[in-house]
Amino acid sequence: MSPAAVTVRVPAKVNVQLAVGPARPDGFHDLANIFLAVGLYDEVTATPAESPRLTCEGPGADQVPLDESNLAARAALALAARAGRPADVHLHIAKDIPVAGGMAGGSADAAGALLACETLWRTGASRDELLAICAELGSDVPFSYVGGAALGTGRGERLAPLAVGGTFHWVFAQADGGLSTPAVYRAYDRLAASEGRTVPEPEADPAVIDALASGDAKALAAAVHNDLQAAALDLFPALRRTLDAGTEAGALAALVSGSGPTTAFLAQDADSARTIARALTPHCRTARVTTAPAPGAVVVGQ
Ligand SMILES: C[C@@](CO)(OP(=O)(O)O)[C@H](O)COP(=O)(O)OP(=O)(O)OC[C@H]1O[C@@H](n2ccc(N)nc2=O)[C@H](O)[C@@H]1O
Ligand SMILES: Nc1ncnc2c1ncn2[C@@H]1O[C@H](COP(=O)(O)OP(=O)(O)O)[C@@H](O)[C@H]1O
Repeated sequence: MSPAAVTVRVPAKVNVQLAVGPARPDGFHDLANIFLAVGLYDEVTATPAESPRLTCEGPGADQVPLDESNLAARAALALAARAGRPADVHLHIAKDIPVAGGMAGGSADAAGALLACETLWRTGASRDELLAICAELGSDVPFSYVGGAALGTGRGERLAPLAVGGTFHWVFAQADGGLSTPAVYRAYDRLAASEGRTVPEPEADPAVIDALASGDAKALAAAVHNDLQAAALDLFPALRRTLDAGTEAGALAALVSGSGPTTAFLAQDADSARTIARALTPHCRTARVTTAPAPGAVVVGQ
């Protein structure tokens, strides 16, 4: 018998390396994208319904589209189309991942909806088939599904899992406002052109991979790098002050999370993370303390 409802929990991510190549003819950029899943989560609940329905609650829910442009709705439609069945499901998203914050909240909801609908409908799709649907929905969606840590190549959707040898302590400062991912990539291209720079092909940094594997926060802090950071700061200059406040409070590393405007601070331990969060509070909407790695999409109730 099918369950009456399925709830899936899905993590946010931070990019501990984001190396961005030149713009491709299709408008995307090749990446060496080292993802790390972190312990901030959205939950997606799928319940059988007469017709497709979508609701959303939580911080920033008013900025989440509730039509077919929502990535969770698109995930349910894609799975239903593949299985030749109606997408007769009510999806409810309980958001805790900052919206438009560079932490892949929409991608998390897509991965969560896919696993929740598959658990409800039992279409028989394999994990590889589900990951292929993820990749069609967005570059970051496959990683939201698998979690942990991984190197994403291509536009970020081709994943190779990475070992993580310990717990990393993070603080995430949510900015007032969001940044559009395509706008940040366009700013990246514009900055490179205006500086007359030739953008090299992206390459994964062995120092980042080794630091993850050894669980060494200081080594990770020395190696983290985000090529989109200058573009995000260009569009959102106030982030510089937030980054400085975290560094002054003892962060081992301070960086923009993905395309921003959330800023990410790597701490030595849980105590230091709490101190950094307190110091960041006047400079952001909320400062959240958490750890990594986090698991990918998991069923937490049915
Ligand atoms: C920058 C990153 C870093 O992980 O995430 P965020 O920080 O925004 O969450 C990702 O590359 C965002 O991935 P995602 O948000 O899934 O992007 P998609 O929906 O696939 O693409 C949205 C748009 O971003 C740009 N894009 C995305 C990925 C990529 N490799 N090159 C790009 O140029 C394109 O303009 C594309 O039209
Ligand atoms: N389920 C969803 N949750 C959040 N945003 C969504 C969702 N579906 C579509 N979007 C759209 O995707 C945009 C990017 O949001 P999000 O994925 O949270 O941020 P980012 O791409 O910076 O990680 C939002 O502005 C919103 O319009």
